[in-house]
Amino acid sequence: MSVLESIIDGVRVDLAAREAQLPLAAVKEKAARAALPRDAMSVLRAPGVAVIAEVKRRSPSRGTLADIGDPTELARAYEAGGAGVISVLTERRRFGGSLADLDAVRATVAAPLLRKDFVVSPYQVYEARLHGADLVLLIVAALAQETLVSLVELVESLGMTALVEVHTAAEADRAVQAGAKVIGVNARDLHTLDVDRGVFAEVAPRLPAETVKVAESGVQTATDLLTYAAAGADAVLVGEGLVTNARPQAAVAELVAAGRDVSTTAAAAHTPQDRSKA
Ligand SMILES: O=C(O)c1ccccc1NCC(=O)[C@H](O)[C@H](O)COP(=O)(O)O
Repeated sequence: MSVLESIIDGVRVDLAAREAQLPLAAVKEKAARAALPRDAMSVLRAPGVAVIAEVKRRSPSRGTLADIGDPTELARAYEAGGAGVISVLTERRRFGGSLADLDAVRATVAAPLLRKDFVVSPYQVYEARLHGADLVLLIVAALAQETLVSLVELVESLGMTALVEVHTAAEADRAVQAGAKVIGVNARDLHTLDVDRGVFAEVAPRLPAETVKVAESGVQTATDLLTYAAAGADAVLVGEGLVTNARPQAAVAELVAAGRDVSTTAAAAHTPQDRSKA
């Protein structure tokens, strides 16, 4: 069994427990009464490379990363540093996250929030909305095509944005066929946990020009961001590099400044690469 499969086994057990406590009909009803979702697309399509900063306590690949007692403190630092989107890992068993983290962060920052989890059921999409998410991660490797298509549609029907994650060319083709408008290319292979930053440059050219392209994992420095930008990234998703930094606000600000410079440099040089993402 791969790491991804074992994570999903645990997710399904926890999901069944939550569903037994609060049935789907009740979650749907509460989600319909939640505050309207924020517009993540305009953030991701703004000139330059946006930074999606992640609240991540631990991970299967690295074990404990950071003792994040209060996720709101970190989220505030991310927002003050200029993060365009804040990602909150809500998976409990392997990442130490929770929907309570999402609630707390939602109550604290104005930036769009990504529910980062292993979504396999519509129930989790309604939950995301109920708990204030504006984007929902959908991992192609975890979903049959029919399920992927229906979850993308559900996320969008609730006014949220689906970030559809891929790691291979075949998965990228599936994401495009599913109608994904935002596709994340994860450098991390979720079956083996190997990280290869070169995957983005291999896979991104297959994606339509109008697709928002997010480079996920392995970003430690502004140089990493610039490498992804040169390969066509519109945004980077950063976890470990920020949660292990003693000065997360400054670390985000450094990445944001590098991402902003990308658009300035491209505009000044009148390069054919249009970073305005109009
Ligand atoms: O991070 C892991 O070890 C991991 C293992 C299995 C499934 C998913 C995993 N991580 C989720 C992510 O994709 C990252 O949290 C995200 O891209 C940020 O990555 P990083 O900046 O390298 O922490």
